[in-house]
Amino acid sequence: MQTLITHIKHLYQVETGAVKHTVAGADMAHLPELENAWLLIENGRIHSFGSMDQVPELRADESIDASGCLVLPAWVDSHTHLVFAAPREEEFVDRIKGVSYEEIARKGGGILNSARRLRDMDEELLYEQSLQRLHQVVAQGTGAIEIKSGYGLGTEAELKMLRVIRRLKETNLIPVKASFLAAHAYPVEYKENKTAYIKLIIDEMLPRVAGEGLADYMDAFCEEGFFSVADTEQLLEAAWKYGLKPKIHANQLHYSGGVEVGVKHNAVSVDHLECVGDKEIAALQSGNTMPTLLPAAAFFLGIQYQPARRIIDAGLPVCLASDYNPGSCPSGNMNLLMTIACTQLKMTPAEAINAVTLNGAAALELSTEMGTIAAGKRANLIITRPMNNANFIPYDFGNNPVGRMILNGKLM
Ligand SMILES: N=CN[C@@H](CCC(=O)O)C(=O)O
Ligand SMILES: [Zn+2]
Repeated sequence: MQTLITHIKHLYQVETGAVKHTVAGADMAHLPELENAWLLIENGRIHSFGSMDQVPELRADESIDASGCLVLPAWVDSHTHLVFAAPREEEFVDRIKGVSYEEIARKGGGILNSARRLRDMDEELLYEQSLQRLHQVVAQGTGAIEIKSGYGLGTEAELKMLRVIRRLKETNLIPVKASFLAAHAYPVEYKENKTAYIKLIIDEMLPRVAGEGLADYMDAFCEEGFFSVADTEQLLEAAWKYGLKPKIHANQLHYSGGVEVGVKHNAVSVDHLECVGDKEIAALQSGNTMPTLLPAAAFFLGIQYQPARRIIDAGLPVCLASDYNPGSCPSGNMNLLMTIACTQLKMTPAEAINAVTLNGAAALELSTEMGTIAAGKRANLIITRPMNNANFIPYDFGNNPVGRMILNGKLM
């Protein structure tokens, strides 16, 4: 099956030569492109591309005229909690009235609120609702996604979440990676015996999760009031023994040591990073862990933003992800996320697009598969609505830039 897209106004993120795994520092400001281009898809993969003055003469099974439109690799959202039972709009109102996210959590709301709702929820219904959310974010340009457990906080409920994620994966709509996040909060019944909860995760949950192949990564919320650096180390060491690489929540609310412990344990990414200074930047420079910023959560909670400029100016890569979850970010809209990154973190549109394409792919170990327009990569692409150039995407905030999505080479 061949699909030929012609008359593309700008084809962005084109890559020829050796596969790049990430884009870092000053290079993030550059978005390689071809003007007035064509792209050929064969059997779900990008076959070739070039300028319209050398368009191939062939009778493709399907032809798409993309006059006036841009084509980009689909967004890769490398951090979500898309499987959840119920929204938490009452906490949103409490926060407006001055109660902080941490106070809500201390009083048994927040993650524990979501855990109570999820434990009672029928698995089929949980799947149906989550699938609907997945379709919604795909329509907004997401072409690969990571989804975490972490609202189970007990063996059976964590496994239920991970089974739901596996079913989402099995739809083959887009690539899905799963992270095991039982260390998201201490359940009420373990509040006075935290060691026992860590033991439960390591001795009971991890063997089952790994044994049933339910997760790609191990996550932990390394934060004051949640899981300490020592707790996190213990969990990550155990996870490595089962072949689960770390991807952790770090430095959202405090300079918690999460970045350093993540780098030390070769985490694929450390995510959130509102609290990042010289020490954290030095740690990131010493390893290969991707700094992933979640500014839509900072926006929704009204807390300080991540120092993206400092991180990029230190020569590091930056990845952006949505953090879609019912508490701190009830939106998986990557377009709005890019607007926040541009206006609040002072990232340029090109940097933001690099952060949600190639660096997003790297944060899910999908760089050979997603994130650029390169021969052999999966044809998960965005054909935008008519627009002049990619700067318009974060500029036109609140509107969906997607005209049509192509997934696995098929026009959706
Ligand atoms: N910070 C920890 N976990 C999630 C929020 C979870 C929730 O509030 O339900 C996050 O990444 O923001
Ligand atoms: Zn999160």
